[in-house]
Amino acid sequence: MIQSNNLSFQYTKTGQVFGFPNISLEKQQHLLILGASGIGKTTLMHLLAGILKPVSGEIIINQTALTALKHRELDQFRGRKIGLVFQQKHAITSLNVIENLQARLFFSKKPVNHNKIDALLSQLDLLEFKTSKVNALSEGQLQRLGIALAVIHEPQVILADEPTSSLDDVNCKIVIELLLKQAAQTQAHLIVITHDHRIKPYFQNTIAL
Ligand SMILES: Nc1ncnc2c1ncn2[C@@H]1O[C@H](COP(=O)(O)OP(=O)(O)OP(=O)(O)O)[C@@H](O)[C@H]1O
Repeated sequence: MIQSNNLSFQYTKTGQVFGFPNISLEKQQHLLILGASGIGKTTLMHLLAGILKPVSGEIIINQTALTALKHRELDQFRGRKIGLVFQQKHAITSLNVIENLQARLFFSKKPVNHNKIDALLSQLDLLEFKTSKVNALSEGQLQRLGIALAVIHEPQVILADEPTSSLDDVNCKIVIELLLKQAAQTQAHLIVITHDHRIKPYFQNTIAL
Protein backbone atom coordinates (compact mmCIF):
# COMPACT_ATOMS: atom_id res chain seq x y z
CA MET A 1 0.00 0.00 0.00
CA ILE A 2 1.31 3.45 -0.91
CA GLN A 3 -0.23 6.70 0.14
CA SER A 4 0.87 10.30 -0.12
CA ASN A 5 -1.05 13.24 1.26
CA ASN A 6 -0.61 16.97 0.65
CA LEU A 7 2.98 16.67 -0.52
CA SER A 8 4.84 19.87 -1.24
CA PHE A 9 8.49 20.67 -1.83
CA GLN A 10 10.83 23.63 -2.31
CA TYR A 11 14.47 23.43 -3.40
CA THR A 12 15.25 26.82 -1.81
CA LYS A 13 13.38 28.99 0.72
CA THR A 14 12.48 31.57 -1.91
CA GLY A 15 12.19 29.13 -4.84
CA GLN A 16 9.17 27.62 -6.58
CA VAL A 17 6.80 25.60 -4.37
CA PHE A 18 5.89 22.26 -5.94
CA GLY A 19 2.51 20.81 -4.88
CA PHE A 20 1.73 17.20 -5.80
CA PRO A 21 -1.57 15.33 -6.16
CA ASN A 22 -2.29 12.67 -3.54
CA ILE A 23 -1.39 9.06 -4.35
CA SER A 24 -3.33 6.07 -3.09
CA LEU A 25 -2.34 2.59 -4.27
CA GLU A 26 -3.62 -0.69 -2.89
CA LYS A 27 -1.51 -3.85 -2.81
CA GLN A 28 0.16 -4.61 -6.17
CA GLN A 29 -1.42 -1.64 -7.93
CA HIS A 30 0.80 0.30 -10.31
CA LEU A 31 0.85 3.98 -11.21
CA LEU A 32 1.83 6.09 -14.19
CA ILE A 33 2.73 9.72 -13.41
CA LEU A 34 2.68 11.89 -16.52
CA GLY A 35 3.90 15.45 -16.88
CA ALA A 36 5.75 17.83 -19.15
CA SER A 37 9.46 18.52 -18.85
CA GLY A 38 10.36 20.63 -15.80
CA ILE A 39 7.00 20.12 -14.04
CA GLY A 40 8.60 18.24 -11.12
CA LYS A 41 8.42 14.54 -12.06
CA THR A 42 11.95 13.68 -10.90
CA THR A 43 11.38 15.77 -7.78
CA LEU A 44 8.31 13.66 -6.97
CA MET A 45 10.22 10.45 -7.63
CA HIS A 46 12.97 11.59 -5.24
CA LEU A 47 10.35 12.40 -2.59
CA LEU A 48 8.74 8.95 -2.96
CA ALA A 49 12.18 7.34 -2.70
CA GLY A 50 13.02 9.36 0.43
CA ILE A 51 15.97 11.03 -1.32
CA LEU A 52 14.33 14.43 -0.75
CA LYS A 53 12.29 15.42 2.31
CA PRO A 54 8.99 17.20 1.63
CA VAL A 55 8.28 20.65 3.08
CA SER A 56 4.83 19.37 4.04
CA GLY A 57 2.74 16.24 3.72
CA GLU A 58 3.39 12.56 4.30
CA ILE A 59 4.30 9.41 2.39
CA ILE A 60 3.32 5.99 3.73
CA ILE A 61 4.68 2.81 2.15
CA ASN A 62 3.34 -0.45 3.57
CA GLN A 63 2.67 0.98 7.03
CA THR A 64 5.97 2.91 7.19
CA ALA A 65 5.68 6.70 7.25
CA LEU A 66 8.79 7.77 5.28
CA THR A 67 8.41 11.30 6.50
CA ALA A 68 8.78 10.16 10.13
CA LEU A 69 12.03 8.25 9.56
CA LYS A 70 15.41 9.61 10.60
CA HIS A 71 18.15 10.02 8.01
CA ARG A 72 19.80 6.64 8.62
CA GLU A 73 16.48 4.75 8.88
CA LEU A 74 15.43 6.32 5.60
CA ASP A 75 18.64 5.17 3.89
CA GLN A 76 18.07 1.65 5.20
CA PHE A 77 14.43 1.67 4.11
CA ARG A 78 15.37 2.85 0.62
CA GLY A 79 18.17 0.31 0.32
CA ARG A 80 15.93 -2.61 1.23
CA LYS A 81 12.44 -1.71 0.04
CA ILE A 82 12.84 0.54 -2.99
CA GLY A 83 14.22 -0.16 -6.46
CA LEU A 84 15.18 2.83 -8.55
CA VAL A 85 15.46 2.87 -12.33
CA PHE A 86 17.28 6.11 -13.08
CA GLN A 87 17.17 8.26 -16.22
CA GLN A 88 20.95 8.06 -16.38
CA LYS A 89 22.61 4.67 -16.18
CA HIS A 90 24.14 4.25 -12.75
CA ALA A 91 26.08 0.98 -12.73
CA ILE A 92 29.61 1.02 -11.28
CA THR A 93 31.88 1.05 -14.34
CA SER A 94 34.91 -0.50 -12.63
CA LEU A 95 32.87 -3.64 -11.86
CA ASN A 96 31.43 -6.26 -14.17
CA VAL A 97 27.72 -7.11 -14.42
CA ILE A 98 27.57 -9.74 -11.67
CA GLU A 99 29.79 -7.70 -9.33
CA ASN A 100 27.39 -4.77 -9.74
CA LEU A 101 24.48 -6.98 -8.73
CA GLN A 102 26.41 -8.39 -5.77
CA ALA A 103 27.29 -4.86 -4.64
CA ARG A 104 23.60 -3.92 -4.83
CA LEU A 105 22.67 -6.92 -2.67
CA PHE A 106 25.46 -6.05 -0.22
CA PHE A 107 24.12 -2.50 0.21
CA SER A 108 20.60 -3.90 0.73
CA LYS A 109 21.93 -6.41 3.29
CA LYS A 110 20.35 -9.21 1.24
CA PRO A 111 22.05 -12.58 0.64
CA VAL A 112 23.68 -13.34 -2.71
CA ASN A 113 21.83 -16.19 -4.40
CA HIS A 114 23.62 -17.15 -7.62
CA ASN A 115 20.68 -19.08 -9.03
CA LYS A 116 18.44 -16.04 -8.58
CA ILE A 117 21.00 -13.73 -10.18
CA ASP A 118 21.36 -16.07 -13.17
CA ALA A 119 17.59 -16.36 -13.56
CA LEU A 120 17.19 -12.58 -13.55
CA LEU A 121 20.07 -12.06 -16.00
CA SER A 122 18.59 -14.70 -18.24
CA GLN A 123 15.15 -13.01 -18.23
CA LEU A 124 16.81 -9.73 -19.13
CA ASP A 125 18.87 -11.34 -21.86
CA LEU A 126 22.11 -10.52 -20.05
CA LEU A 127 23.34 -13.91 -18.89
CA GLU A 128 26.10 -14.15 -21.48
CA PHE A 129 27.39 -10.73 -20.32
CA LYS A 130 27.59 -11.75 -16.67
CA THR A 131 31.35 -11.19 -16.48
CA SER A 132 31.45 -8.29 -18.95
CA LYS A 133 32.66 -4.91 -17.77
CA VAL A 134 29.87 -2.33 -17.73
CA ASN A 135 31.60 -0.09 -20.27
CA ALA A 136 31.60 -2.98 -22.76
CA LEU A 137 27.78 -3.13 -22.81
CA SER A 138 25.51 -1.59 -25.45
CA GLU A 139 22.96 1.10 -24.52
CA GLY A 140 20.13 -1.45 -24.48
CA GLN A 141 22.14 -3.88 -22.35
CA LEU A 142 23.00 -1.06 -19.93
CA GLN A 143 19.35 -0.15 -19.68
CA ARG A 144 18.43 -3.76 -18.88
CA LEU A 145 21.23 -3.87 -16.29
CA GLY A 146 19.61 -0.76 -14.76
CA ILE A 147 16.39 -2.75 -14.39
CA ALA A 148 18.27 -5.74 -12.91
CA LEU A 149 19.92 -3.42 -10.35
CA ALA A 150 16.53 -1.98 -9.44
CA VAL A 151 14.87 -5.36 -8.81
CA ILE A 152 17.60 -7.80 -7.68
CA HIS A 153 16.92 -7.08 -3.98
CA GLU A 154 13.16 -7.70 -4.49
CA PRO A 155 11.96 -4.25 -3.46
CA GLN A 156 8.38 -3.49 -2.44
CA VAL A 157 8.30 -0.49 -4.77
CA ILE A 158 9.97 -0.02 -8.16
CA LEU A 159 10.29 3.63 -9.13
CA ALA A 160 11.27 4.27 -12.74
CA ASP A 161 12.19 7.73 -14.05
CA GLU A 162 11.65 8.08 -17.82
CA PRO A 163 12.56 4.45 -18.54
CA THR A 164 11.24 4.52 -22.11
CA SER A 165 11.37 8.07 -23.44
CA SER A 166 14.60 7.66 -25.39
CA LEU A 167 13.56 4.31 -26.89
CA ASP A 168 11.96 3.35 -30.20
CA ASP A 169 8.52 1.69 -30.11
CA VAL A 170 9.86 -1.88 -30.07
CA ASN A 171 12.25 -1.28 -27.17
CA CYS A 172 9.69 0.84 -25.34
CA LYS A 173 7.34 -2.17 -25.32
CA ILE A 174 10.14 -4.53 -24.24
CA VAL A 175 11.21 -2.32 -21.32
CA ILE A 176 7.73 -1.61 -19.96
CA GLU A 177 6.77 -5.28 -20.19
CA LEU A 178 10.00 -6.23 -18.38
CA LEU A 179 9.28 -3.77 -15.58
CA LEU A 180 5.70 -5.04 -15.19
CA LYS A 181 6.92 -8.65 -15.20
CA GLN A 182 9.55 -7.95 -12.53
CA ALA A 183 6.96 -6.12 -10.41
CA ALA A 184 4.54 -9.06 -10.73
CA GLN A 185 7.21 -11.58 -9.73
CA THR A 186 7.96 -9.86 -6.42
CA GLN A 187 4.46 -8.41 -5.92
CA ALA A 188 5.92 -4.91 -5.97
CA HIS A 189 4.24 -1.64 -6.87
CA LEU A 190 5.58 -0.15 -10.10
CA ILE A 191 5.52 3.64 -10.36
CA VAL A 192 6.66 5.08 -13.69
CA ILE A 193 7.27 8.80 -14.03
CA THR A 194 7.43 10.02 -17.62
CA HIS A 195 6.27 12.28 -20.41
CA ASP A 196 6.04 9.23 -22.70
CA HIS A 197 2.33 8.74 -23.46
CA ARG A 198 2.96 5.49 -25.39
CA ILE A 199 2.91 3.50 -22.14
CA LYS A 200 -0.50 4.77 -20.96
CA PRO A 201 -2.34 1.59 -22.10
CA TYR A 202 -0.26 -0.48 -19.64
CA PHE A 203 -1.58 1.37 -16.57
CA GLN A 204 -5.00 1.53 -14.92
CA ASN A 205 -3.96 4.32 -12.57
CA THR A 206 -2.61 7.56 -14.00
CA ILE A 207 -1.86 10.92 -12.45
CA ALA A 208 -1.08 14.02 -14.51
CA LEU A 209 1.17 16.64 -12.92
N1 LIG B 1 18.61 20.63 -7.11
C1 LIG B 1 17.80 21.56 -7.60
N2 LIG B 1 17.87 22.84 -7.16
C2 LIG B 1 17.06 23.80 -7.64
N3 LIG B 1 16.12 23.58 -8.59
C3 LIG B 1 16.02 22.34 -9.08
C4 LIG B 1 16.84 21.26 -8.61
N4 LIG B 1 16.49 20.13 -9.28
C5 LIG B 1 15.51 20.49 -10.12
N5 LIG B 1 15.22 21.80 -10.01
C6 LIG B 1 14.20 22.53 -10.76
O1 LIG B 1 12.93 22.03 -10.41
C7 LIG B 1 12.08 21.95 -11.56
C8 LIG B 1 11.55 20.53 -11.69
O2 LIG B 1 12.63 19.64 -11.95
P1 LIG B 1 12.42 18.08 -12.21
O3 LIG B 1 13.74 17.51 -12.54
O4 LIG B 1 11.66 17.51 -11.07
O5 LIG B 1 11.46 18.14 -13.49
P2 LIG B 1 11.01 16.96 -14.49
O6 LIG B 1 9.54 17.10 -14.66
O7 LIG B 1 11.53 15.66 -14.02
O8 LIG B 1 11.77 17.40 -15.81
P3 LIG B 1 12.37 16.51 -17.03
O9 LIG B 1 11.21 15.77 -17.63
O10 LIG B 1 12.92 17.55 -17.95
O11 LIG B 1 13.43 15.61 -16.44
C9 LIG B 1 12.90 22.40 -12.76
O12 LIG B 1 12.57 23.73 -13.04
C10 LIG B 1 14.34 22.28 -12.27
O13 LIG B 1 15.17 23.24 -12.87
